[in-house]
Amino acid sequence: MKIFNTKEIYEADKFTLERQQISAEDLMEKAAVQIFNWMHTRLNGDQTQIYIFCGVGNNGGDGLVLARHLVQHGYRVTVCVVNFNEHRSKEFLINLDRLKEAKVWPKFLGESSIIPQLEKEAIIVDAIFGIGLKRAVAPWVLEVFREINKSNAFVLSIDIPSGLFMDHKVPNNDEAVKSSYLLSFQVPKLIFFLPDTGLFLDQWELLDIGLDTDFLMHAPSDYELIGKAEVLPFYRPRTKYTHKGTYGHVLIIGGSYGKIGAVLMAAKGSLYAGSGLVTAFVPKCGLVPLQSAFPELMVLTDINETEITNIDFNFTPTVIGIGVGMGTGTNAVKAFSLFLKNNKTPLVIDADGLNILAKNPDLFSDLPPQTVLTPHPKELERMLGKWKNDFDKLIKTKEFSKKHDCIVVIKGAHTITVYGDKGYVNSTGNPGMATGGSGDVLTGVITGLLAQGYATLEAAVFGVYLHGRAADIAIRECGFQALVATDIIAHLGKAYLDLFVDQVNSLQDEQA
Ligand SMILES: NC(=O)C1=CN([C@@H]2O[C@H](COP(=O)(O)OP(=O)(O)OC[C@H]3O[C@@H](n4cnc5c(N)ncnc54)[C@H](OP(=O)(O)O)[C@@H]3O)[C@@H](O)[C@H]2O)[C@@H](O)CC1
Ligand SMILES: [K+]
Repeated sequence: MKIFNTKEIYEADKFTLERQQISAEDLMEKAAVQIFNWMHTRLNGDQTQIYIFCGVGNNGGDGLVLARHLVQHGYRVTVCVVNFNEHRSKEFLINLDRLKEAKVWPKFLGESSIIPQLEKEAIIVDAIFGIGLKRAVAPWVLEVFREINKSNAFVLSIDIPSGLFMDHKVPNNDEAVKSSYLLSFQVPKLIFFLPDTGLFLDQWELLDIGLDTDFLMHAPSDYELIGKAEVLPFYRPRTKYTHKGTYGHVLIIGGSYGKIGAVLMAAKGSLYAGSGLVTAFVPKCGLVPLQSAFPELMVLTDINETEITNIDFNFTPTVIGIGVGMGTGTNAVKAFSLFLKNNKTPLVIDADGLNILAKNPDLFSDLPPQTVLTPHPKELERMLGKWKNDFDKLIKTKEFSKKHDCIVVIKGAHTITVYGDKGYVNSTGNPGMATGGSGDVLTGVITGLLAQGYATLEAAVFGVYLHGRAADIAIRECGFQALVATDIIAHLGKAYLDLFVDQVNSLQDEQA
């Protein structure tokens, strides 16, 4: 599903109005009625006090329309207009008149107004700012946000939590509304998925307000949210007369004394993702543990007992995953640098491979085209330098990706895979994955997909999805705390099978 920025949403809006021959106020009515229906279905006439805080742009207009419908259906509503701007939008003004016609008189809040006491049993609707916030918010308006946050009431935000900017600047902790639930129009927004801004919302849901489907389908977007519908077309079924050679041969290079487990997990991840053969190249100390723990794996060893010193193998792998558990000592750096100079095979680089690259940036020019790099935030920072906020981080990652022709998988709660100007935001995964080794497994899964012939970007995006989905399935049995990286491997098969379970059936299964 596409993630649109502000400009693209306004364009979708304009296109829809022209194509459907409707006015902006008609679209606002349609949007706000959806919110009313959502609330009415759940509240069923309940007399809980509802405060609706409206700005004076169209987000505020949505709030006014909602207020009118709630009042007309007998709800207890107080409307507060946060009068932050002399200029009020046309649709806001039309709906202010309509509200007055319905005999509802909003309280107008200005710089010196007293904000009503907000009881924690109340419902607060946050319709102060939407996607149109452009400049720093006035201190007294920030005070309104703080009062809302302090109330501990249920906060339903419309479109986005007020105070968040769509594409720059991250507010301080209390300088935007914290939503308990967010109802957003038509398309997800990038801010829902970034660690800096995602903190301001708990749960979100999209409401279809009828924006033009042709536009939504064909307009380009800088980001895409990756769910089952997006990865399913990537899936390659296996055919009958194939053999292990058809599905490629992965080589995992890494490990050092005490860190052989990382190689084991990456190698297992590759095989469980479906590669035909997997070989590990490790220091000598890795031979026995790997062979005894995982008989399907073939093992080659370095001449050195405890660390990699000379990467030498006598076959041509389809793809190489390098870096896990490898260490960053002088020997490893030398071996890795020499390997990069001579290598022509597609690469996935993780962990210490990334740390070595960060310290020796001249090595980036030795990477084959479309190398996949899988940094966690600290590794990314070592490669890019510090960033101001998540928006800046993405801009820098895109520049980096273009400069070095590499695919950067920024690992996190919503892993974002960046290639050139485009970012793919993953929707699967859970906090249980914050555990040692889950990154090694991801390296394995992506190499496993590459070995089977998936295009590089597809392998990265699909691999991230499968890895998260396997963990989502695993936590049904073990919960967040007890999930370990090998559980992710063990559930990769179920993640594949789940691709073919439709949403309704999978919900029924979960409820059973
Ligand atoms: N297609 C859709 O998805 C639909 C979207 N809809 C809704 O419209 C919302 C977008 O509406 P919007 O463009 O009027 O922006 P919104 O955030 O309400 O207001 C910002 C206003 O404040 C101003 N302003 C900016 N910064 C400021 C500041 N710091 N301090 C003070 N003022 C500031 C700025 O005006 P300016 O002064 O810049 O002229 C602007 O007028 C969207 O989120 C959704 O809820 C639906 O109605 C229908 C279909
Ligand atoms: K809002």
